Amino acid sequence: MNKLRMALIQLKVGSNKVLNISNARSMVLKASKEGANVVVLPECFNTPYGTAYFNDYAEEINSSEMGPTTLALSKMAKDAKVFLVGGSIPERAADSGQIYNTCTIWNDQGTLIGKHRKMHLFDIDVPGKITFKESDVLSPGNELTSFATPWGHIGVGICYDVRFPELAMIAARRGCFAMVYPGAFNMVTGPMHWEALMRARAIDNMIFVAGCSPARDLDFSYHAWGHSIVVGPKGDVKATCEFDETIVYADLDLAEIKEIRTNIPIYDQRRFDMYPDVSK
Ligand SMILES: O=C(O)CCC(=O)C(=O)O
Repeated sequence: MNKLRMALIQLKVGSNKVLNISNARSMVLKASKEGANVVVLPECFNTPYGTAYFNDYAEEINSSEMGPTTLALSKMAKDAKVFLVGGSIPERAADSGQIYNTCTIWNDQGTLIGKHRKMHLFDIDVPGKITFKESDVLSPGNELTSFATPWGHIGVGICYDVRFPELAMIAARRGCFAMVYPGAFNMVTGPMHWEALMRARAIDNMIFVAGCSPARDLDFSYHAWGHSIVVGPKGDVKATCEFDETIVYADLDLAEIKEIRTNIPIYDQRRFDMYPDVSK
């Protein structure tokens, strides 16, 4: 169990929710036929990305009212027999009615094994270029997330969460071999930081890191950067793509983690005595 194939579905997402779900299903099944063990969908894969859409597309997840996207994710993981990091969808909390940007994670039996609510909301203002304020409609999650697979544990963050290195560091120190980020960077911060952040988190922690974006669609106001990517524990780009709809495959050999941690042993050289405020 030292090797696995990961597939990132760079899905073209439109305004038709039913179509978004059925396209996701076709591509997950296709990835499974190509031998993928862990499949990842992008951030907000059932809705166009934008605060104006989230309320209309929101669904409940952990309740008897489980919505159609969540039910479909369970079925696609089971039918494809893959571990599925189900991108994210706007989640309406059954108790409070608050909306979260939430990733559900499914095992190959279609059982829900994890749920990550985006912890850091994307509130930025780059004058003249991009202003976005998720907190107008979304609430932040308050939990770190990882899940078990036969290959080991994988940590999960959503998009803007990748800018906060603590998530990946804590996951790695708890033994995760990878961090996976469904994300939808844009045409301003995408070229500036997307690949660099993925590589930074990989190099910091000597783990695999994956970022899965939607495809770019110029019919909508938010233009995703695309460039879904898998980075190895040495910081090397294992696989990536441009901005059209596609599936990115990467074969991960977990022995690479041990190799780089042996060769460049920062992992055991940390001076926690000098920075006690950093989580161990
Ligand atoms: O961090 C960025 O530049 C983009 C983040 C983003 O698009 C998101 O969190 O959805």
